[in-house]
Amino acid sequence: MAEAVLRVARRQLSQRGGSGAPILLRQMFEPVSCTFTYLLGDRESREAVLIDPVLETAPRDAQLIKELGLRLLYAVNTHCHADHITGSGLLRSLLPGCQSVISRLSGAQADLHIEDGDSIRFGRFRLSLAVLLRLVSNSRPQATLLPRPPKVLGLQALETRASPGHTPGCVTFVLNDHSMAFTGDALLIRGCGRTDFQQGCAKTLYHSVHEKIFTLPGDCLIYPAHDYHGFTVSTVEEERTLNPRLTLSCEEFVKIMGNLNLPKPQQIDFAVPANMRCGVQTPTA
Ligand SMILES: N[C@@H](CCC(=O)N[C@@H](CCS)C(=O)NCC(=O)O)C(=O)O
Ligand SMILES: [Fe+2]
Repeated sequence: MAEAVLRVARRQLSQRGGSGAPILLRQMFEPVSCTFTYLLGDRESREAVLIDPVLETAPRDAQLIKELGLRLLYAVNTHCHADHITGSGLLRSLLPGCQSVISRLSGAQADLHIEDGDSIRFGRFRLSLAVLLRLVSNSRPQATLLPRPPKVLGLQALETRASPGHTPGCVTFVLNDHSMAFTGDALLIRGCGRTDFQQGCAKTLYHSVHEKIFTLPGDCLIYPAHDYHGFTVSTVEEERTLNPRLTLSCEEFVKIMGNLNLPKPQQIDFAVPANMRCGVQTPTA
């Protein structure tokens, strides 16, 4: 009980960075691939991070970032997408200073490769991956290299948690106060990413979700990369108790995932090769 009260108090401090200004969060939608793109910003320093931008809506996102007076540091991908071309390459051109980011295990090109345990800092905030946390710069100075996220009151961050299974390089980004998680295609609302291509593995996905996401606080908000049913957000508690696939045993889950019989994504044949090169780098028109 005391621990729960402390956690809430810490989170309130954290979300306000100790100085009164809450984190800025915008959820945008791309209707062809049903992809969500998330903009996270620090209202004081104006530094921002964009998660899972899409090529076609990158100009929209760049415009919003300019209108809000933000400076985009990173265009981050939760994985090498199969259903759309990432906007992270184009955003580097549209917003000079922005660096593209993807996990090293994805095998894809980017300015920065992250691993489980790495943190991405923007303003007073940090994004960390939940499984592989180390920021390694390919081509630029490693100014953003951070040690494992420190437990500091009044600071926010995104942690990187490796959550493989949909693809081997999938990661989940968790705000350092554990109030929100950006799960990519590992965990969808009442669903999960398919495991029948891109070296997917149902057993691996099951363990990723249970060990890296379901261990977060029940009221942690779940923001997925896609939704096909009109939902926008869930919570860890909701998915832990109501997700029709992930409430099953691992054995039952593997069986169901092996029999989804979904048509392949329409853009897969050109999206995957393009995303391995970090998408399209310059405006096409
Ligand atoms: N119809 C869409 C593709 C839909 C799809 O396959 N979505 C993937 C996530 C993107 S790689 C998925 O994992 N779906 C799981 C599910 O249960 O639907 C298109 O043609 O783009
Ligand atoms: Fe995907």
